[in-house]
Amino acid sequence: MFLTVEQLRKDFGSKTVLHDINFTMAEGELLSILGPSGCGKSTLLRCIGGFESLSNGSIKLDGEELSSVPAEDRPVATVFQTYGLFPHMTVLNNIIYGLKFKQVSKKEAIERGRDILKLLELEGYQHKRIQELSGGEQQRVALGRSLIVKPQLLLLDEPLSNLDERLRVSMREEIKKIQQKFNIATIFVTHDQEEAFAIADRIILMESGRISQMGTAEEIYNHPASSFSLAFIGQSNVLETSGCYVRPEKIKITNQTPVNGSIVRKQFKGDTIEYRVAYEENQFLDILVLNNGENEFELYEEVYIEFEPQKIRRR
Ligand SMILES: Nc1ncnc2c1ncn2[C@@H]1O[C@H](COP(=O)(O)OP(=O)(O)OP(=O)(O)O)[C@@H](O)[C@H]1O
Repeated sequence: MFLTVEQLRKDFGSKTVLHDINFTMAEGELLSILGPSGCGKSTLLRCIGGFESLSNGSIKLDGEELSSVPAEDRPVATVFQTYGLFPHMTVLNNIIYGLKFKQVSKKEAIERGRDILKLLELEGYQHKRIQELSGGEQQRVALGRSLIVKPQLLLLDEPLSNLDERLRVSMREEIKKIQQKFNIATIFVTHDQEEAFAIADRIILMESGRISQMGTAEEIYNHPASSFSLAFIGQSNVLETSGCYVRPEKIKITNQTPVNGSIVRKQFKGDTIEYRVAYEENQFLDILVLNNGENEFELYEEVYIEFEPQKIRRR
């Protein structure tokens, strides 16, 4: 495996914020660390980047133990939320900044900088100052500055959180494209499920300093391994009587008789319609159907619903 993290623990004083973290990663993979605020995502990334020491465990990159290597000597580049660009420097000087410490001649640095600008489709921007760029352009410059030193591993800490919704969507596609172009193993930290689903090959879902579940988006969505996974990923209805669950889009709703429920709320969402159905005693189920003109129901209409309860399969 390209990256192997074993038994990693991180304490701040008497508080353990990462407990027994174990995972591996393949070359060229894009892994997303997903979880709510405070679960330890950034701390884990900072441990891999070398900005925090480990309290226990090991991090191996391509067979080499990294935990005692200082951050600046690790073949790892990190892009932080705030990008950390130098506002008074030009785009090109920002991009080639990291080569100053790598015994690369000025001439070669400029050539490599221009190549990166081309790859990032930022040609023509080289003499601009950072303040003249949009958020998305700054993001690309920050990526370029990290990639120019040819790291083996790229770490991105909530890189899209300062951008507006539309730009977030286009930039995450761009990050994926750049990551594939450079074929670089990348860890992407986010608290946004949709973002992780859109970009990652695999997801590590974290809860309170522990890995709650690891897998592809499909695996985690279709087979949540804990109540936390179920609650954090997507919407679900938990059934009062059995503790089983059913996803809103997996419930079939028709006007077949005999009826077994009635609609108590109808919400138009554009491409879908969400119904809340009173079903059995004390049980309300949210049901999501495509807004395709078929099977549309009215508020208070009596309906027949059908579904297969799913069990949480703990591992
Ligand atoms: N330097 C520090 N000293 C003490 N406690 C810290 C330090 N850094 C982080 N923590 C604590 O570690 C826990 C995990 O924080 P971390 O920033 O890794 O979470 P996160 O999942 O990245 O959250 P967010 O999404 O809000 O950035 C939190 O309880 C935080 O208060």
